[in-house]
Amino acid sequence: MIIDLSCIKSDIQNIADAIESVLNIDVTIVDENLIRIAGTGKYIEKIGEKIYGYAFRKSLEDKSTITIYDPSNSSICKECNRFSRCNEYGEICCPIVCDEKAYGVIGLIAFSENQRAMMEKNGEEMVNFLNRMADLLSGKLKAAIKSYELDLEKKKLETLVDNMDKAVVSIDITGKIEKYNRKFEKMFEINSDITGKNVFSVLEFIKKPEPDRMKNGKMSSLFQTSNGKTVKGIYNISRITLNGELKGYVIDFTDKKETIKNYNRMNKDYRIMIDSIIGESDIMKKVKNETLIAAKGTSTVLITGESGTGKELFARAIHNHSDRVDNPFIAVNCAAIPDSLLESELFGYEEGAFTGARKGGKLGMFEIAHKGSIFLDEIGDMSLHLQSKLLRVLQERELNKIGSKSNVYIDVRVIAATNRNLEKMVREGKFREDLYYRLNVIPIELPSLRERKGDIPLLINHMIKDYAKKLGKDVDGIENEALVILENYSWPGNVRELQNIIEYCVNMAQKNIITAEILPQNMFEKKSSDVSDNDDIVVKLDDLEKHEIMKALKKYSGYKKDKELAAEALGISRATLYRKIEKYRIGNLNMRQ
Ligand SMILES: Nc1ncnc2c1ncn2[C@@H]1O[C@H](COP(=O)(O)OP(=O)(O)OP(=O)(O)O)[C@@H](O)[C@H]1O
Repeated sequence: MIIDLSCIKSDIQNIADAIESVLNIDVTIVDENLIRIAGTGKYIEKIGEKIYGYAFRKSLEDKSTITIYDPSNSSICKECNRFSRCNEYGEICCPIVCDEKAYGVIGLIAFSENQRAMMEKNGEEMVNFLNRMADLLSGKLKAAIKSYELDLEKKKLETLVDNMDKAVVSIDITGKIEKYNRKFEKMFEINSDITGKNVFSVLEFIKKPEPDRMKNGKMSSLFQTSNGKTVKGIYNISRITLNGELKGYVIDFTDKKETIKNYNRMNKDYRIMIDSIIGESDIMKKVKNETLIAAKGTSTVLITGESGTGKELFARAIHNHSDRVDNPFIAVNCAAIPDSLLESELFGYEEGAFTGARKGGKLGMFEIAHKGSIFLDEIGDMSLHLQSKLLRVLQERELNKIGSKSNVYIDVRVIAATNRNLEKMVREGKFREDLYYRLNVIPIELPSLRERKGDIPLLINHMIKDYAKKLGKDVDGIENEALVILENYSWPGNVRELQNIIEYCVNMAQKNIITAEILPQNMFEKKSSDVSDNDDIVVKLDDLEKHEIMKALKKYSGYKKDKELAAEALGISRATLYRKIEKYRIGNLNMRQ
């Protein structure tokens, strides 16, 4: 919208009429384009026409009042190219100026000697009067500009608030609702206008009905059920004060589930699909295929594999390929949280459940993951007490929060993972057998990097590109000699270890290719054939063999395929390993597989 005199059109005509009735001379008012927008007498018919008016133009340009009582001697009239044809006897032009800009001109023209003489006689009073009228119009224009700016500001704020991610409502000091945004309507399923209603009757979870007890910036839990839909999250109250006086409050609300969903959507790493997992070896193709089939079902999945083989990656892929993709994926590392805290992290608690319990209680990960998936990483590290609680949740699909009298229904798909040998732990009484069978409905066993050496060049190429981009380095390949060394390394830390090595090499690279010299020392594993000059202690071969076997068994004792891995590391078959274990009477080893 353009702000000009047309915004105050009726005021302008009223002023023109008032001037004419006081001075008894016809009046013309033009805008900044010299279009007549108001007039009296014979000018009424000419409203809307452009006037020639040289003096009017001059008054606009110079933002000054012009008086002409003797056209034949006026320097302004002499500049006008209609000078010789002009039938005007005299003229007064007064600009309408607002904020340093001329928006138009009020003009009086004398068409007879009488009018001219009257103009000259009362010139000063007339100019004063016209200036006052121009000021009046300028004030009206200023008010119109202000009101337009306020409307624009209001519209901008409304659009901003409506497009916010948070739901907000503003209330007066008694709790009466004044304004709320679209997100608020959506979050609490408001279908009719609730302006003027009391916020405490609309939102029952805001427990304190005395608004003056509301503290600024205080976070509280929200829990509201309306039309069968439950909203959980947090809300925050801010005071509105003007000149130190409390005028009301703004309450903002965050929907926990939606926040997590948005976070998962935004974070690229968390949008893992099966095709973004690198590996073309037969064994990887088989596992990927099993993963896709598992994703389509609802049964519990148990992912096993050594550390760094991609268990979390596969868990995310299962969630992202499932019907639950639009609901939360919650990952919990059972080994990283102390047992005393893990229970409340997983299952939450009610307000007042124990001394030190948070006000408003705490939502557990299972509740947050409702309709989504929960990834219980390192499940083998969970205490027996929590194992039985988890088993109950899996069996009954209900959760009894600490301090709660009733159960909460939950619909969560459990994906568990471990690098420990759960079967062995069951035999040793360290893991509940019934829970093991509940978890192991769909087993997915991830191969170690040693078992899929063919994927190493593929992974390396991908990682080089990734780190070169991240680190801003011009590295785009690996020398064959370095590749052979990496292919022959045993990779106890699997893909994670490979990732670290490539990051190190890209950092260290002096050329645009990774060379063998920059590989870290531990890549060059010590071979038994290397004999140092000062190594002169000779050991019996049998003792040496027994020692190496014990070393290998110890190294892989935590793994599910412990014997297989130990045999592979020693370069013998599993059967030979068993024979040698018997031969050397290596004790404390479970011989059953
Ligand atoms: N096939 C793969 N393709 C690409 N990146 C991979 C692959 N497998 C693992 N990674 C990467 O290796 C790292 C370790 O993966 P992840 O955390 O999923 O392993 P994990 O088996 O869960 O490990 P841990 O048992 O130690 O928790 C991650 O950065 C992951 O992105």
